[in-house]
Amino acid sequence: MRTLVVDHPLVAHKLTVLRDKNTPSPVFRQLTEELVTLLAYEATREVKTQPVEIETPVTKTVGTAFTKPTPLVVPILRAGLGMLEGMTKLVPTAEVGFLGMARDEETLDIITYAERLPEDLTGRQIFVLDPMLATGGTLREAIKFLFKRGASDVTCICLLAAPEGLAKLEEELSDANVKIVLASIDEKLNEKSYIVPGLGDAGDRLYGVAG
Ligand SMILES: O=P(O)(O)OC[C@H]1O[C@H](OP(=O)(O)OP(=O)(O)O)[C@H](O)[C@@H]1O
Ligand SMILES: O=c1cc[nH]c(=O)[nH]1
Ligand SMILES: [Mg+2]
Repeated sequence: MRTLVVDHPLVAHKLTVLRDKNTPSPVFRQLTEELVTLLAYEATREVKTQPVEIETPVTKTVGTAFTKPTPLVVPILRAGLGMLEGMTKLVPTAEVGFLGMARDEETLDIITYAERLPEDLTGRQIFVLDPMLATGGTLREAIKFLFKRGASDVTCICLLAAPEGLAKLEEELSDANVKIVLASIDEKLNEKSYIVPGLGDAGDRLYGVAG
């Protein structure tokens, strides 16, 4: 497993506004989208390509095209859905699958309540979207799920991670072809396993308080 923190003033500035508890939901959504586009630029650096012949108005030349099958983007509902638009803006030909997962706030167990993914993920490059990597439980379950379907190349784009959650994933996935691309590794988890300083509950800030 590899981890990449995108160190860029645009990312740092947008993240600061996102963290602010006074930032309203519409601005929060917009900034999430913008941040994902910036992170996706780095996260797609190793996307598989092949040479392709094209003709410009002047001459024939060889350019670059994505190999088939195209990348698969998997937002983890709810909060990951707020990242989808920012990702597909950059990779409009990507296919999109969905995983619905929620963390039980008392036990921290992960409940998978929805899944809409291809049965066979062999050979697919997969980009998982989830803004928060706290205990790492959700991403661990998501990656396990994808591996069971044959995936072997997974990049997770997150906004924030806690060192505890990253360490847990690293321990379990040390040899796996998994990359985590982030805007920040924060300080720690608090007693409720929220990221500190963090930005609160990403799903609630994007979509309001879940019932
Ligand atoms: O690393 P973990 O400790 O597993 O926590 C991270 C998870 O918590 C949040 O989702 P949540 O369960 O709040 O669902 P939501 O997106 O519907 O709000 C977040 O979007 C991650 O999926
Ligand atoms: O800080 C956290 C931890 C888990 N989920 C969130 O949305 N925020
Ligand atoms: Mg939530």
